[in-house]
Amino acid sequence: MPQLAFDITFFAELPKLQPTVRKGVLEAWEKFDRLTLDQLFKDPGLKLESLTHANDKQIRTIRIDQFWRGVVLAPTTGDTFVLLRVMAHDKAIAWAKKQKSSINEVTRAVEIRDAATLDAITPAYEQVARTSSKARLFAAFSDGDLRALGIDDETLRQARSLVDTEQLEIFAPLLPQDQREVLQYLAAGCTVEEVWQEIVAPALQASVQPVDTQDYETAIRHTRARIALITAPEELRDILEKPFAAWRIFLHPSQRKVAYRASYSGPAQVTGGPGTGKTVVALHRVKHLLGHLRDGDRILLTTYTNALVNALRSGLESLVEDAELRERVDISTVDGFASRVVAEAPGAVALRPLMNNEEESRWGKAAKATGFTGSAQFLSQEYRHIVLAQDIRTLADYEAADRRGRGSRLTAAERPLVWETIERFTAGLAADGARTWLQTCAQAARQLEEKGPQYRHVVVDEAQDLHPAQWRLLRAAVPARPDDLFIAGDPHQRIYDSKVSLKSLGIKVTGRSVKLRKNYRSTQEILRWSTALLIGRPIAQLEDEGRNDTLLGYRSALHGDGPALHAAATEEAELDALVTQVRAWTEAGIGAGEIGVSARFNKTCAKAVARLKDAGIPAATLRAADAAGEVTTVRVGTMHSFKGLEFRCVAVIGVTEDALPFPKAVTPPDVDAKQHETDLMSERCLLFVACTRARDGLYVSWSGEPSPFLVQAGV
Ligand SMILES: Nc1ncnc2c1ncn2[C@@H]1O[C@H](COP(=O)(O)OP(=O)(O)OP(=O)(O)O)[C@@H](O)[C@H]1O
Repeated sequence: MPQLAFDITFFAELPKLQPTVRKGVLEAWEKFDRLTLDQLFKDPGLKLESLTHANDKQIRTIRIDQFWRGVVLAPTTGDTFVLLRVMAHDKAIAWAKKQKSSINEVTRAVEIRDAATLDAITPAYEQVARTSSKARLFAAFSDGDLRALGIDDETLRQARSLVDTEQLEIFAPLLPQDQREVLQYLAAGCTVEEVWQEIVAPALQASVQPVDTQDYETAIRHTRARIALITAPEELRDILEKPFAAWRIFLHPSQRKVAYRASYSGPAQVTGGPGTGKTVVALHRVKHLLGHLRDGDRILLTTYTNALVNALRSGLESLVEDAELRERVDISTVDGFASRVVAEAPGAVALRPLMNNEEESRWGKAAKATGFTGSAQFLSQEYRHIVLAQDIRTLADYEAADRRGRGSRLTAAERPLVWETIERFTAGLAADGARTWLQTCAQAARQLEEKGPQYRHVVVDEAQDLHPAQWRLLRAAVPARPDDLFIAGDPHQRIYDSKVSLKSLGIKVTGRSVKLRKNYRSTQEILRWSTALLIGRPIAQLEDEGRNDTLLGYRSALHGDGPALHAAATEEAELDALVTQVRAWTEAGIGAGEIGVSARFNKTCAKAVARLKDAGIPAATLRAADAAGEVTTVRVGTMHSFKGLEFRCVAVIGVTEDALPFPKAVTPPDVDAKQHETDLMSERCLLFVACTRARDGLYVSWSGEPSPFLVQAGV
């Protein structure tokens, strides 16, 4: 029976295709499903045509509608076809003629390359390389090493003609996919062993040697990272209606390896820069764990903010169809989980969570009562980073506490007074029926430590910002057994001041840690620009704070425009410019619901919402839009609330010198020098997080003087 499979490049372009064209794709698929091979080739409506002067007679086109054509890999043997791209008629024919298919002898996957363009440009690069004073880009790697990684003779010749990464970027979109990836990783500084481990090995399956490079039927089925076989029309309809849901079907080998590994002997970790699919992997891991759950066992899927909880919930709904199975997963913020545990305790008294702005005055009052002359900020941080972090409950424990992480000196003689002040603060809270979120987490952790765990597995997303009290809670929520904790996070996106490492918490992930490097969200141009905000800044690992993480090899295969920057004279003019930008996006066909606007402060967000609405553009704050289930308005939110989200286009506004870093969010060096550095870094990461939410379009604006972070990044 013939079958039409789909290549990932088709999915990447799907959001840009009109509904009528998508319908045409569905109809074409149905024909492949219905007709015999002979009928397919003769069908006058489908026009499964070969092309004259084609580089590969296996590449053909089909008719989608009057103006659109699909480019199809139509192997001469077997009856599985692959839809590679859908393009306007002339473009499709021109593109199709240049492509050539092959089967990678190492990864056994089908690859497509733009053979015509590669043939045309390579001699010129060879010529330049011969006279260049630069060493060849891949001089450090032998032909044997490159071949072992799946580089074939043609690609080898092309790779040998390159002298720098800029040239590789020009070649990259033309190269066969697996080979392109190998070369990009090597060029980024990865070793042959690393590339083998991360790209080649996960793609391999136990299969017979040697590879039959003519057996496309087998190779297509083997190319699971890029080619999807769809068996039912409902499945395809669902995919066509949810154009951003390719992640449900395709997983990069490195993602699949970590998500579907049968079992981990202990806690496992996945890290990677923004948009590398950590959340996707966490969701697939939940799916895997659900498939092996024993009766009565449950899973906790947890993250940082309510907006992310919503995103996880809808992600899991798309991935796991069986509602009964989904019922076995509790999805909640860590704080929400803590509140539930505390509320469920016998005799629990409902306490109200303390507002952020209340805390400072309460510390002030406690200090006045005890005569402590230090700042409220010092006390609040001491409570958070020492007392709650180390679960200190007595003066004796506090006197013995390790304060090495703090940059403020405190003599032994001063500790009793600080402790007395802290006790005053907590007693005041108790008397008023109030609590802080972290206190709740600490209490919930204690309760679970006594009562015993509630879950068989805990899966954590956005792990980089969790406080030790929250980690203690999660640790206590699940027994220490294989597959207990699965942790996804990115230290480059730490935007709160809980700089802890898993090692210091006794959560050992050594040997069970994988780093993802391929960004699926943003264009390479947006990525390169955003990453410059962090370049040269040491970022402590999630696993071990004594070691730094890097974004080595981090890149995107998507291309587009770089960010648009706008300097305005006044805030009013900046808001006008925002309206112009958002209007330009909507006029270009981008739905209002695909646009996000982010600012450092709530008040700037409120102004942006009002101004957009005045201009007739539907807009709402993130919270209001989420509460109303509204998906057709521009969503406006603080940079903190944008964590983990993504939009097709993002405007980051108010990036001025007094907003980023925001002085009030940065501890003065004389209060605590170490905290000062950590806070500055968090502010820098905050801008990085906001900018990396964008898929296709990023716009950054400020009024007056720009943020020093922009200036330092060379903007
Ligand atoms: N294998 C894949 N194929 C296609 N799309 C993918 C794949 N993996 C991830 N994506 C897409 O990339 C985008 C980013 O994924 P995801 O949100 O999981 O990344 P992340 O690493 O958690 O990002 P961040 O740290 O910035 O929150 C999403 O749109 C997701 O659908």
